[in-house]
Amino acid sequence: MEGDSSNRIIPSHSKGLLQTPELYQYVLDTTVFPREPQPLKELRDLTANHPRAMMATAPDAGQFVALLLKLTGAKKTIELGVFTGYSLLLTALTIPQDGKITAIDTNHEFYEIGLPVIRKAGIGHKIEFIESEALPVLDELLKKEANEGSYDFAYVDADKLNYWNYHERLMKLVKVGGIIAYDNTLWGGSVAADSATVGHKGGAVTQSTIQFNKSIAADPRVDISLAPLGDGITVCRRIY
Ligand SMILES: C[S@@+](CC[C@H](N)C(=O)[O-])C[C@H]1O[C@@H](n2cnc3c(N)ncnc32)[C@H](O)[C@@H]1O
Repeated sequence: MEGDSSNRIIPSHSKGLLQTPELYQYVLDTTVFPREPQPLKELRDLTANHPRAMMATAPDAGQFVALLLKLTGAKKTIELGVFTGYSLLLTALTIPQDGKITAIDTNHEFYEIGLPVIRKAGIGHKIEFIESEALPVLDELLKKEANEGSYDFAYVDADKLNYWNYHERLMKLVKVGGIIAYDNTLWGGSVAADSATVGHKGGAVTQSTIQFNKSIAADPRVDISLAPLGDGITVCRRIY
């Protein structure tokens, strides 16, 4: 991996949460990139020059999600916020052959960028992509009683202002003992930044993420851990 320029740290991966960029690069070089499946690397390279590349799930957070999927033996999953498909592809590569992912995004064009890699990886049959706002799809799913408690795993990476709305619905869709993972819960460190030094401290997403983090911490229905990987990823396990 050394000397491979596509694996050099780029702003889209580093959210500046670790002490130095070199330390983050170290984590990627020693632990993440050497184990990253080839299709994921291909998709990451394909996305690297996209003007919104910073939206992709960071590879270290992605590796953690894949491990969670394996630890829990997840088979039926749901993903809110697909972009070019990094987290979707890693989920599809990880769950069993007969696993299913319902993937929702308002933007089909982003998804189409990654689609050739997804197809080539031979896991397209596991994916149902729905082009829509996520909230109405979740509400629709909840109209069918059979969907309640039927998902093993949910990955949330869509519009941050709706995270709590997603949480309330996913708490019904995910089974007891199932996992909901929320990406970007440290929002570039702005959740704890000094307003004098960080101009966007008062931004709507920062404020909403601060509130979300408080609410999740106070939610007795879940076990939680906020892992400072990528841009911060909060993992919840539904208790009841
Ligand atoms: C941070 S990106 C997702 C990154 C993706 N998980 C990955 O690994 O590349 C957020 C995505 O959410 C989508 N999005 C924004 N608002 C949405 C909404 N209300 N419902 C569904 N998707 C939404 C955007 O189109 C964008 O592709």
